[in-house]
Amino acid sequence: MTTQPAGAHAIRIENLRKSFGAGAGAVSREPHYIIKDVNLTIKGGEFFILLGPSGCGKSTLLNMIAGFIGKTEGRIALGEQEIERPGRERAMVFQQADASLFPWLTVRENVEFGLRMKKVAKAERRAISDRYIALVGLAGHENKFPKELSGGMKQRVQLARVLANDPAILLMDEPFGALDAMTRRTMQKELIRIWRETKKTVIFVTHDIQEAILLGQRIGIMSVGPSSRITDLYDIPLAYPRDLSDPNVLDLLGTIESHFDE
Ligand SMILES: Nc1ncnc2c1ncn2[C@@H]1O[C@H](COP(=O)(O)OP(=O)(O)OP(=O)(O)O)[C@@H](O)[C@H]1O
Repeated sequence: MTTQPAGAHAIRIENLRKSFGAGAGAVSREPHYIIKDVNLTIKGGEFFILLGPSGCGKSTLLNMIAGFIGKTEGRIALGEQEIERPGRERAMVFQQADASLFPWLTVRENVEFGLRMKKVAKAERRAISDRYIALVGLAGHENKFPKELSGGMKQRVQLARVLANDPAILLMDEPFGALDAMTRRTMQKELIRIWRETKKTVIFVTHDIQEAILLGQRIGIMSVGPSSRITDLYDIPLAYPRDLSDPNVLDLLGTIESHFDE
């Protein structure tokens, strides 16, 4: 249960640059920047989408916010605190649930893993895992192993495990990219329901414009790399749940699609 009030966890990104390997920090010539001069503030509790073409640096930016990789120049701060490394208040949900679940543990044991590491007492662990397993719609599947689950169910387990650790910020890197279209749609709806119930900040990476509009309160568009930056921000003031048959959704879809045609 998140104890921080909404707004306590604004993420402020200032003049952020990232280059990998040779050339980083070179004096005589400009380094090869993957990301260059990203400036962005994401409000606490916001559902923010990072949208951009493949290879533009969305995952790189998300990984820097996670603290998994370092920045080359600039600043990323969470509240007043500069992000230098991973922290418990930030959790990543990956595209491949298989890579993050332990195959030898049941659904419940996977969900309770982080709590066990934190030495949370058994009864409390059970109460927390019950809550999040139910929240992601997996009640009744507690004793199954990952290999007995569909791709969508595994992604739900990953989400329940992350939520059980109660991070204020969910970093989601194309979490539904590996799912079939129907499961993906169901998971998108579930995520919106869970976000509204838990009031987390969500930063969600996708290159799917429809997904971006169905989910985001705000969309940041990254330009084609290298030297990618956020070129445009779109507010999506539409109520949830959103539907692709809604003329307002279709309007926005046209606007953002034309942005990429330019
Ligand atoms: N560790 C690394 N070393 C060198 N280059 C890297 C490294 N990680 C990423 N890159 C490069 O940075 C660029 C951006 O990659 P990134 O994975 O962030 O893009 P993306 O927008 O998330 O792409 P996709 O949508 O295809 O997942 C790519 O050119 C990639 O090759």
